[in-house]
Amino acid sequence: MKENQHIDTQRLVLASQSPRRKDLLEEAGVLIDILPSCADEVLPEGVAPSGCAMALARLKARDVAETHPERWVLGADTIVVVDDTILGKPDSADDARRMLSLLSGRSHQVCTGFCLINKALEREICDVVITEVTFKALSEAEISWYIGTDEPFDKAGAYGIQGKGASLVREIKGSYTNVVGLPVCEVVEHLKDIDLVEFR
Ligand SMILES: Cc1cn([C@H]2C[C@H](O)[C@@H](COP(=O)(O)OP(=O)(O)OP(=O)(O)O)O2)c(=O)[nH]c1=O
Repeated sequence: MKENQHIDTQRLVLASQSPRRKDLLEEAGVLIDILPSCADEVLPEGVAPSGCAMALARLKARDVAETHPERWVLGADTIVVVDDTILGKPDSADDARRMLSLLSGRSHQVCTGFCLINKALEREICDVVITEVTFKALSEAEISWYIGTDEPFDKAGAYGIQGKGASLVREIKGSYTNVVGLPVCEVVEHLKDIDLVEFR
């Protein structure tokens, strides 16, 4: 076997176009190849929000695993949940305003589902991590300012805790990286089990 063939099989395939997930994994020292999924993200009916995040993560990972059956593929999905209502990405400034108004002055849950699949080995490892985030009360002016930053538009719940959105957040309970898009501690634990990262 050639040396680079061996290295190739050890690289994780990240089935995501999210720059946050790429950065989080690379900062944790995980070697990745990026192959975003083209799967239609349709929420399953009659499933609890955390189950939806896991189902969408599985959908993305399975889509890419179809064409890369020998590789370990990671899919993930982040949703914001408030009063059992799921907030995905806003589709307009009005939608972002609606979401930020819903989140103002109270707590919500951020659920990130993730799924590791190796089709050839017939293995699937799926899990979901939940973080509780509390927003300060937001004035109309603060909401308008935040929408003007353009941060809300590619993010679940219309905010990014890692950017200017940090100034909206009073408190978090649980994993910070889970809010940003991937629970690094939990994912790396699984990657150790399947020998994709060295013991550390
Ligand atoms: C709440 C929150 C979400 N997000 C992001 C993480 C995710 O990228 C995004 C939720 O959308 P997702 O559908 O989970 O992911 P994505 O469309 O960005 O990428 P892909 O489906 O290809 O994996 O929201 C933040 O960056 N910061 C935050 O504070």
